Amino acid sequence: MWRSAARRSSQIRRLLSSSAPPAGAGAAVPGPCIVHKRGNDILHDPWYNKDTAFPMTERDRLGLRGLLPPRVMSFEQQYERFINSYRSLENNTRGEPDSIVALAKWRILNRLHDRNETLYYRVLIDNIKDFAPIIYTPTVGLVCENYSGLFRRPRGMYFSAKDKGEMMSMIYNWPAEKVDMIVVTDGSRILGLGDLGVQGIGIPIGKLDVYVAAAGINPQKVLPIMLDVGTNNEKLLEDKLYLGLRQPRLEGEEYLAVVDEFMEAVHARWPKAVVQFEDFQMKWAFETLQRYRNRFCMFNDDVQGTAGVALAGLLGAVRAQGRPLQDFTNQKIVVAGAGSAGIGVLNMAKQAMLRMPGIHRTGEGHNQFWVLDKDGLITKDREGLDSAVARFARGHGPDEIPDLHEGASLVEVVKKVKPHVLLGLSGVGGIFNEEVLKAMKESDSPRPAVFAMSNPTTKAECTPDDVFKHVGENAIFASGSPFGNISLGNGKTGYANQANNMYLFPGIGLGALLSGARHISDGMLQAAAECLASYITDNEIRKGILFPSVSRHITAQVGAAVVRAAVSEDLAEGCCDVGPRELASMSELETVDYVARKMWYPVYSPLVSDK
Ligand SMILES: NC(=O)c1ccc[n+]([C@@H]2O[C@H](COP(=O)([O-])OP(=O)(O)OC[C@H]3O[C@@H](n4cnc5c(N)ncnc54)[C@H](O)[C@@H]3O)[C@@H](O)[C@H]2O)c1
Ligand SMILES: O=C(O)C[C@H](O)C(=O)O
Ligand SMILES: [Mg+2]
Repeated sequence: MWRSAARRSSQIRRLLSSSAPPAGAGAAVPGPCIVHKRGNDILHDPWYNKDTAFPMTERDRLGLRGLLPPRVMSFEQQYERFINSYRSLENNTRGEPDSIVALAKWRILNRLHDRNETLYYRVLIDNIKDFAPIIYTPTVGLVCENYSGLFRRPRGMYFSAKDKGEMMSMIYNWPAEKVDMIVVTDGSRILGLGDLGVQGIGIPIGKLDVYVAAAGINPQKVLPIMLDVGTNNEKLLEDKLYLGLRQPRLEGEEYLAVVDEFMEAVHARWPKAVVQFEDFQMKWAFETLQRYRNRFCMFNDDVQGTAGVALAGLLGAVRAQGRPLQDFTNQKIVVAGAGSAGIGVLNMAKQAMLRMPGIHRTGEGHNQFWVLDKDGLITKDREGLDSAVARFARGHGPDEIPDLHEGASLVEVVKKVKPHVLLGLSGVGGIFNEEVLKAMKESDSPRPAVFAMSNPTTKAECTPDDVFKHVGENAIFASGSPFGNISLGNGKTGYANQANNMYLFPGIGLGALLSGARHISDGMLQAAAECLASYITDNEIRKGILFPSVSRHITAQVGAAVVRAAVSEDLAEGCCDVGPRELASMSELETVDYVARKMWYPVYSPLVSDK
C-alpha cells in the first residue's frame, strides 16, 4: 500500500519535472526550483550535487535515500573538511618540488570542480588569493603543458579543423540553454610557453574560473572553447598521448575560415554572449580583433586587457614619484617585447599621453618609448617593419639619444635612456639580469619601476629579490605571475605587485554583458583602465602598492565604468529586464550597485518545492 503510493507520487513528480525548465534556465530563478533529474544523475551533476549536505526531504523526494551515508552534513562542515584536506596536502608535500605540489593542489581543486560546483566556487571566492596561483597562472601553464596526461574528463567545447561545415549544428550540442561568457583560444601562444595546441584549453578554463569568482558570472553560463587548427609543436605532434589534431597549423584563408565559422555559430545561438580571445599568436590576435570587433561583442584580452592593466601601473609609477598625472607624457619607458601584449600596451599608453594636456607640442610624433624585440632596439632602419610596430620605432631626429643604433642591446638602451620604467612582455625569463637592473639604478626616476609581466613565473624577466637588491629599496616592482613580498629589513617591505590582466578582464566582460553593448569600444576599455588606475590610494602608492587584490569589489567598479561608457557612447542595448534608458538613468553609485547585485553567488538552492 505504502509502496504503491510512493511509486505513484514519484511518477507524478517525474511527470511534473518533465515540464520543468531545463537545467540552467531554472537555476537563475530565485526561490525553490524543481530539478528534473533523480538519484545518481543528481549526484553526478556538479551543478546540483550537494554531496552529504542533501537534506532528508530531498533525499526522499529525489530518490537519493540509500545513495549517501546517513549523516547530513552542513555546507560549513563540508567547506571545513575541504579546506582541512587542502591544508594537510600542503603539510604533507612540504619540501617536494614546486611543480609536484602545484599539480597536486590543482588536482584536488579540479576534483572538487568536477564534483560539486557550489562548494568549489565558494572556496575559490573566499580564498582567491591562495587559489588563483593554482587555477590560473602559474600552475595553469604547467597543467597545459601536461594536459594530455592529466586529462580525465572534458570541460568546455572543442572545434577542430575537421569540423568545418559542422559548427552551426555542433554549437547546439552544448547542454546549457544560455551562455553569457566565452573564452576561446587556438593554443598558439599559451602564456610564454609557445604553441601548446589543444592543450591550451586550460587557459580558457582558468580565465572563466576567474570570471565566476571575481565577476560573479553564473558558471552554468560560461563556455571555455578550444579551436584546434593543428599545432606546429613538433614534440606534441610526436607525442602518442597528444589529444589534438596531429597536423601542422592551418594558415591564411583556411585558418580564418575556421574562426569565421565558429564566430557565426556562436552568434547564431547566443547573439548576446561576450567572446574573449585569449593567447592567440600575434598575427592572429591582431587580425581577428580587427576582423570581429565591430561585428561581435568580443575583445582580445592579451592585447586590450593587458594594455589597461599596464597603463594603470604606468600611471601608478608617476604617482609614486609624487608627480602629477600629466607628467606621464615625460616618462621614459623602455619596453622589451613587441608582440601582441607589448604593442597593445604601447598603443594604449600612447593614446593616454595624447589625451593629456601639454602634449600638443609634438602630438603623434611625441615618442617616449624605446621598444626592443628579439633583435634588439627597433629603429626606423629596421627592414620589413610591421606598421603596428613602426609607430614606435626610434628615428634620427635631434631629440634622439646619440649612439642608440638599430638592434642595440637591452643593457645599452637602459644605460643610455635611464628610463623611468622598464617593462617586459617578451616571454623570456631572466632577461632583466643583474647588469640591466644595475643600469636601472641610474634611472632618472626617484622610484624606478620594473614590470616583469611575462608569464608563467619561469618566464618573468626578473624577480622582486633581484629588483630590490640591484635597483634599490626605492624601486617599484610588478610581475605577471605572483611573487611574495620582500622584507627589506628595518620593518620595511618591498612590494611584489601582480600586474596581470585578471584585474580587468572580469570587469570588461561583465560590464559589456550587462550593458548589452553591440561591440566593445576603445572608450569602454579606456574607462576600465582609468577605473583601475584610480582605485589605489595615494598612501598605498607611496608604499609601492600599485594594484589591488583581485576581488568582486574591484570588478563591480570596473564593470560599472564599462557600462557607463557604453551608455555614454550610445552602444548599450541593456540586458534582461534592464533596458538602455534605465541604465542611463542610474547614477555612478547606482550602476556599481546594479553590477554588484547581478553577480551570482554559490549557495545550495532547494531542489524540491516545499509546497
Ligand atoms: N601580465 C599579463 O597580464 C600578461 C598579458 C599578456 C601577455 N603576457 C605575457 O607576455 C609575454 C608575451 O606575450 P605576447 O602575446 O606579446 O607574445 P608575442 O610572442 O606576441 O611577443 C613576444 C615579443 O617578445 C620579443 N622578444 C623575444 N625575445 C626577446 C628578448 N630577448 N628581448 C626583447 N624582446 C624579446 C619578440 O620578438 C616579440 O616581439 C608572454 O609571456 C605572456 O604570458 C602577460
Ligand atoms: O594568463 C595570464 O596570466 C595573463 C595573460 O593573459 C597571459 O597570456 O600571460
Ligand atoms: Mg593571455
